[in-house]
Amino acid sequence: MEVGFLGLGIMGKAMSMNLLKNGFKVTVWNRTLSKCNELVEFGATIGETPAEVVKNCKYTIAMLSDPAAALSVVFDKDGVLEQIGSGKGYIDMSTVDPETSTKISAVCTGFCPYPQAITSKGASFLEAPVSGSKQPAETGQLVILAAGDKALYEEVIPAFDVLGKKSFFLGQIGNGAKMKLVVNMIMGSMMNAFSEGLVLAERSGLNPSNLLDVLDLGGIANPMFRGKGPAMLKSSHSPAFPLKHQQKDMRLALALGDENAVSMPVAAAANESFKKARSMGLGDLDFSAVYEILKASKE
Ligand SMILES: NC(=O)C1=CN([C@@H]2O[C@H](COP(=O)(O)OP(=O)(O)OC[C@H]3O[C@@H](n4cnc5c(N)ncnc54)[C@H](OP(=O)(O)O)[C@@H]3O)[C@@H](O)[C@H]2O)C=CC1
Ligand SMILES: O=CCCC(=O)O
Repeated sequence: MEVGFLGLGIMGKAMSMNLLKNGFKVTVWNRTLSKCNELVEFGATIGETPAEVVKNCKYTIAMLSDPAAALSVVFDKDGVLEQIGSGKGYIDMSTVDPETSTKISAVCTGFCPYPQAITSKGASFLEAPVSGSKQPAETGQLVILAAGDKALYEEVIPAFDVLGKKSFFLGQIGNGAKMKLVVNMIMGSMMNAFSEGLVLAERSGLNPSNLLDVLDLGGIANPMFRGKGPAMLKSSHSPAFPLKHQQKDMRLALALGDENAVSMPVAAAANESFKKARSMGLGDLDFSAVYEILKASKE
């Protein structure tokens, strides 16, 4: 199968590499074009623009930082829209809000802010954000949360089977984004509670390493505490999931809460911590770096 891939950040690079290693022909594009070179060494072809990638490929996947990037790559000059059309499929795996997916798809009732979008040009669209981070992306162990065109979903299952350990089809556009935001809202709140616990253990005279062992044997043991805890205690926050993206996801999840009148005081407090961490220049570190501001603020 031949696929295009737009966005070679932490996730996009790992995912497109995985496709290449599993025999897919991949045409890649990245805003900073030099990042394509490493993929070329593994057999990828470079597209000079998103439009060129779409022109050359039946299916194109995007993995971009946020709603602004996802919209820009589709609607701006040399974007996806210039070459998308009947018989082609576009799959956006970025974490965005349901409104962004809806704009890209052009599924709108009444006034349509983007009347010329993927489906109105005759192409098919899937949103397919993922659960799982850098390592699951490298090893094809992501969890794929797809929604939109069911036929396109079935056509790209061979690619999803390489990228992930499980794919869900969640129905209409927006449901994939919502599921992803709910998951990351919980994850961001957990990271804050975990960080506070580590600080509390240390300040109250406990060995925080012992806390990690105790947590790992109990009912709230989980891969995130187990995987990130030891590095956090060494103040090592090499980015797997950048903090700026976690804060974006908290913001988008809180907006979903606003729309649905769901009170989320825990998530709102966690968002404040992530915002503070960003304002202190920690946005490009792993989201575990929120530990540093919780540690500092309690001194
Ligand atoms: N890292 C993780 O663990 C996970 C991340 N995600 C989600 O996946 C997406 C990508 O994450 P990740 O790979 O970590 O992020 P990175 O920050 O590593 O990469 C972001 C990518 O988006 C591109 N980009 C940013 N702005 C624009 C723009 N205006 N126009 C075109 N391209 C742009 C960047 O290009 P350039 O190289 O030029 O800057 C880069 O390719 C995000 O939505 C994130 O929330 C989902 C699951 C896990
Ligand atoms: O969106 C990022 C998710 C990171 C993870 O699931 O570990």
